[in-house]
Amino acid sequence: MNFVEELRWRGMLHDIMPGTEDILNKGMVSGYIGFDPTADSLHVGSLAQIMSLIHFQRAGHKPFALIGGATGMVGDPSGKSAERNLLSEDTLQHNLQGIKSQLERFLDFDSGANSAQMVNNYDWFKDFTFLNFIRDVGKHITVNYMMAKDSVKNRINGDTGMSFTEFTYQLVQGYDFYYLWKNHNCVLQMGGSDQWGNIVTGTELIRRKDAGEAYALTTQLIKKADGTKFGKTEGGNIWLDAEKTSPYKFYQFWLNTSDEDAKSYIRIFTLFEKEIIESLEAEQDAAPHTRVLQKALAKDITIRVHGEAEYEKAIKSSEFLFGNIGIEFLNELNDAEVLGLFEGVPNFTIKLSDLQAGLNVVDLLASHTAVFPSKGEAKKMIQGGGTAINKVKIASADDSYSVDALINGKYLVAQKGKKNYFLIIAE
Ligand SMILES: N[C@@H](Cc1ccc(O)cc1)C(=O)O
Repeated sequence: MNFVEELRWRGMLHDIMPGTEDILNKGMVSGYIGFDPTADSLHVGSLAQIMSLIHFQRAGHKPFALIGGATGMVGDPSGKSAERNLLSEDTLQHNLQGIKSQLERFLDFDSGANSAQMVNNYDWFKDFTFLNFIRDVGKHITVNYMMAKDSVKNRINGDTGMSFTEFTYQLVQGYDFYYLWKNHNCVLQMGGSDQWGNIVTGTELIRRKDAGEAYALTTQLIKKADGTKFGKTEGGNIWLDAEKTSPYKFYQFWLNTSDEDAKSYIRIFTLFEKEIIESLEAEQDAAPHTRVLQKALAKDITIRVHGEAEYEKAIKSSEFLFGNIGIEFLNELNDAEVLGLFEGVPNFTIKLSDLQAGLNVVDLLASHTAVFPSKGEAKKMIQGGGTAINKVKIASADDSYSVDALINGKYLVAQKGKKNYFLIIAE
């Protein structure tokens, strides 16, 4: 497998420095991608970078995943229109741990010569004094050179300006490349297309300081065909952390991609071979409603990020909501998962004590909660057979429900028709 060819046919390659392919074709190369701990989880936007590292390793090269304990303290101005707030050291520490354990899941750290390696730039920056830094690093790069970068130009021309701190960022990242080149023979840095400037400051530093040769490769920013931002929903970012974005929501995110986006995402976010992808596409084009592409994409990526068991649960969750899985399924979920499943569904809190003696269903649905706007409407629909509690049709408007009906000792699930769900939480 040829790494650059692979990125190319998958539509991932953005820019590549001359000579990069030659060096990669000569044998095993060490290369790296850096991740700053700006949050305690990576989100789907970082997945393209992770996939690059996976391809890199599958092609026989040695991947380094760098976490930016130091750069995270500075803040990368690339692609940012305004100065950001500094993160506190506590937050950084917490974020770092989260990101580290996520990255560990994707690469093979035990594959002999090309085993993946994790590094933290704080390790080489913590004892680097300011004076040493400006003498050993700053002296090699002119301010003119630094100012020509898009990340700097945009801010100088705009009206927000830029602190010396963020201005320095490219030198810090540049020194990382130098350090890894010098100490780990790492000759290639990769990243999203917004990283080109920072990466090239590194190759420049390597050239000026040690007359060394190093290379750069960037990947496409992930776009959506409709022009909106990738990786966001109304509920915010789609995170890799199951606590922040439940595997069910994660799965749904991919399942809901448009046909056009699914064609590009399946190349970027899965390892499926070209033939498999093309046959899935043909299948989809012949019968778009089957959504075979979205399903294959959502399945593969959910398993890669959350594992097989969580994927099965995500499937069962959608069957629970839209198909024929009974209420018992909720017993398999913890509180966070139940709430995740019903996210976006109207929910009501009632007093546990109100259920103690048994509560008439019309009162439950029209006065203790607002599932129905009036008792009359509740009665009418119950009599028409169109309502259910815990997925069982409410037989009569005289029925009542008690604590015994609570799922996990806490929840009642009401349905108006098949698709309108309401979650009732007894506390
Ligand atoms: N600047 C990169 C992260 C990074 C940090 C340090 C590096 O050496 C390399 C990359 C980003 O914001 O995505």
